[in-house]
Amino acid sequence: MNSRPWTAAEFEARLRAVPEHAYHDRHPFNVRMHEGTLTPEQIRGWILNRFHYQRHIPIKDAYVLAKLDTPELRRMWVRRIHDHDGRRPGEGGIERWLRLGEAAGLDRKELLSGEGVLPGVRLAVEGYVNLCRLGSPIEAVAASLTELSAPGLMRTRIDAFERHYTWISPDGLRYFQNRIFQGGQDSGEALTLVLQWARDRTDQEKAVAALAYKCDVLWSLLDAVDREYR
Ligand SMILES: O=C(O)c1cc(C(=O)O)c2c(n1)C(=O)C(=O)c1cc(C(=O)O)[nH]c1-2
Repeated sequence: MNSRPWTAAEFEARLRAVPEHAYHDRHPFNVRMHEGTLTPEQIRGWILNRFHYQRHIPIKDAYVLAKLDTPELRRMWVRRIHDHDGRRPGEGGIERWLRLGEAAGLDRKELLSGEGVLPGVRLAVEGYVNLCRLGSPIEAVAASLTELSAPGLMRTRIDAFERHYTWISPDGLRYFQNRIFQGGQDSGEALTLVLQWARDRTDQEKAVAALAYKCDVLWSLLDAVDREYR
C-alpha cells in the first residue's frame, strides 16, 4: 500500500534538504576554488570541462519542453533555451561562458572543439540529459531544482574570483552575474510546477530522487576535474 502523501510544506522541505546536504558547493574542489588556492591551470580545466555541461543545458531543456503539454508551460520553459542560446549570435549564456574562457586564457576554438573534456564529465552530463529525455515531466523539472542553491553560490563565486583570481578580467564574470537572477527565476518556476504536479507519495519520492541524482551529476563532474588537475 502507498504511504500517505507528504503535505506541500513537508514535500518542499524534503526537496530543499537535498541540495543543502549534497550540492556541489561542498565539493573539495569548489571549496578550494572559493578559498582562492586553485592554480590557473586548475581554473582553466574547470572552465573547459564545465563548458560541456553548459552547452548541454539547452539540449536537455528541449527534451523537457517536449514533455510540456500547454502553450503556457512551453512559453515559460522555452525562455531557458533563449537564456543559454541567446536570440541572436553573440548573445546568451553559452556565449558568455566562451567569454569567461577567453578571459581566463582559453581559446574559444579549443572550447568549442570539445577536446580535453574528461570521460567522467561526459558521462555525468549524459546522465542528466538522459534523465530529462527518458524521465517523467516531474522528474525532469525536479532535477533542475539544484538551481535553488545556485544564486547563493554565484554570489560567493563572483566574490571569490574578484578577490583571488584577479588575472581573469572582471568582464569574464558576466556569466555568473546573469545567473543570479536567472537561477532564481528558473528555480521558483520549477518548484511551483513540482509542488503542483505531485499527486501522491510515489510522485513526491521520484521528484526527490531526481533531485538527488542531479546533485550526483554535479558532484561527479567536479570529482573528475579534481582528479585530473591535481
Ligand atoms: O555554476 C553552477 O554552480 C551552476 C549550477 C547549476 C545547477 O545547480 O544545476 C546550473 C548552473 N550553474 C548554470 O549555469 C545553469 O545554467 C544551470 C541550468 C540548470 C538546470 O538544471 O536547468 N542548472 C544550472
